[in-house]
Amino acid sequence: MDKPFAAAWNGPGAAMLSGIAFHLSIRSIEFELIMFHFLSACTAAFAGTIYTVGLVRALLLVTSFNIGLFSSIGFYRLVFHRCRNFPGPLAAKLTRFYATRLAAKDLQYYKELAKLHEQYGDFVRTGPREICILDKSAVSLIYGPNSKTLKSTWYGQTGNDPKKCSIHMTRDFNGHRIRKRAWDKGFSVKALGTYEPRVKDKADLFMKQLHKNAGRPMDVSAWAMYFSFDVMGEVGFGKDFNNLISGEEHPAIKAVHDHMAMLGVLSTVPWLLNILGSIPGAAAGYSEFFSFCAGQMREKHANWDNELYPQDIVSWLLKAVKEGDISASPSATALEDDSRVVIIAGSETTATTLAGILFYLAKCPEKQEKLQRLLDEAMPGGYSEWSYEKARSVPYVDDFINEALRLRPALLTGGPRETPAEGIQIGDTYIPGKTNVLISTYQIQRDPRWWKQSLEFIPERFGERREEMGTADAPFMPFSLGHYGCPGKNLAQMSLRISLSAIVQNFDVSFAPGETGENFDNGALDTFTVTLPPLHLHFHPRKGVRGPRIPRENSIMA
Ligand code: HEM
Repeated sequence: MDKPFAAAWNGPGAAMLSGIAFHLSIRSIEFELIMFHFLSACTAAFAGTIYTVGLVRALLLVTSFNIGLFSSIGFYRLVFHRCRNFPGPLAAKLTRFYATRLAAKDLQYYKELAKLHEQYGDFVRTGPREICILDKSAVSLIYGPNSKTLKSTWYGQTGNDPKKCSIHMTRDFNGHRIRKRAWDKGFSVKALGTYEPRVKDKADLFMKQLHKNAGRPMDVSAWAMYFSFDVMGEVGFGKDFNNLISGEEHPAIKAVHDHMAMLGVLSTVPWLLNILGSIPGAAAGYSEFFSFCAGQMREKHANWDNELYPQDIVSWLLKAVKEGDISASPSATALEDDSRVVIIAGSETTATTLAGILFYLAKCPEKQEKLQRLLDEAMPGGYSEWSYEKARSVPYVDDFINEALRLRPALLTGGPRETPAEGIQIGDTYIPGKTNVLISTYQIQRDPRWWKQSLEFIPERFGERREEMGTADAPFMPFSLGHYGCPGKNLAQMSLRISLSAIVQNFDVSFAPGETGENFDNGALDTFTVTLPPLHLHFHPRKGVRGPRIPRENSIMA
């Protein structure tokens, strides 16, 4: 070897080859799991190299290593990767940061996904090992009760230790299945029976505020949030969060909302979110919310009487802990993480759906009149005759809710899942093993191939026109399905039935002057959960309807 070549070989050339060798050695492992350790080791190694050979040479070596590493990754992803034959943008095949860019563009990643499907078809490679699918038969294969898929790396964003994360972020199949039992007890028919009168109290308080502000524009995106956050305070923790009385967002949840956009964008690269969460101060907006939830849980733990029948969801989780049940959250950290899920999963989703329902009441007055007529028939004496059984006996209430959930699902994409090692076959398409797959709920529930008059609000497709509209065979998954489906579905439906029936019995709902609903309809942001633009509506008390009887302690007149 002549001297200059040897020097290059010993320095940058060797570093470049090390980069390639490193990539080949980690190819078969889930590298996200050790990304934090890797980056820490890199930083330490870089500092050590500067100390040994000086800054300039250290930079040269690091650059060479990275050129080797990233060329090898890029070449592999394009030419040899198991997903190489799926169509998609070149940049998406190379890096997840392409999805980050799309998510950050207008914070409407669901619309970007729709454009990708339009351009590339029903199977699009949206990341190096992610396929986004728009195919009816994929729904049960990916999300159904017999699906062999698991929660993907997306759920590693708060860490990968199943003993320290919430049920929602638990990727281990068995660990998740066992923990779910404690949650399911909190949503049993008997437990729901104890929640129902308290949800009704919150609905009454909501009606009182609507009466008080009758004829004035009310931003229902905000008020739906106050209602559902208060409901979750009550049935989640047995506590009054007082949003409906104050007419203001609770400071703890406001901090979360202020940072939702960042979370929505960064969750496209879960390991990055995980690392940011580990850096002190990087998740400052969340720390207030985290300590609020931890405080609620500690307070509950301290005051909770385990002799009594549990009156709220968190009590059911605590009961499992106190009894040392196998389904209990495995650590204090996991329990606190679970309390955050109660608030975010429980209130954001229900609020988004309720605001969507109110939007359709204003947009489709004839549907609103039909709902009022049917409820009036069930309760001729008006709202003073209201009971949950009577409201439930009007199937159109559920049809209305379902149609709103179809057109405006509260979670715009189904959670990403990982295919089993043997892969899955979807029609003619084979998806290789260890591939992340997901379906855009928003898009599949609006697809004209399966939904007739797909963009029109027709609640009857879930009722009397079910057969004619082919609803039974159409893909519908607002609560997801199977093992990882929403355990709070029945509670959410109860809150929505109670609030919707109460509102239309008491009020005629219309757009406030100057409000067209267009911004609300087109402007939903994909920010982890959905962030809604304001929607200003008018609530006109219906003639001859007596206002709700409000318990004194809840009276906003007090
Ligand atoms: C209209 C209201 C709601 C909708 C549309 C909804 C939808 C969903 C969806 C789609 C998932 C699956 C997420 C994923 O795959 O990552 C989910 C999970 C979950 N939901 Fe809901 N949800 C609603 C209300 C609620 C309520 C009221 C609660 C009560 C606390 C709740 C608790 C949960 C929990 C704990 C999970 C995680 C389940 C798991 O990972 O096993 N949800 N929800």
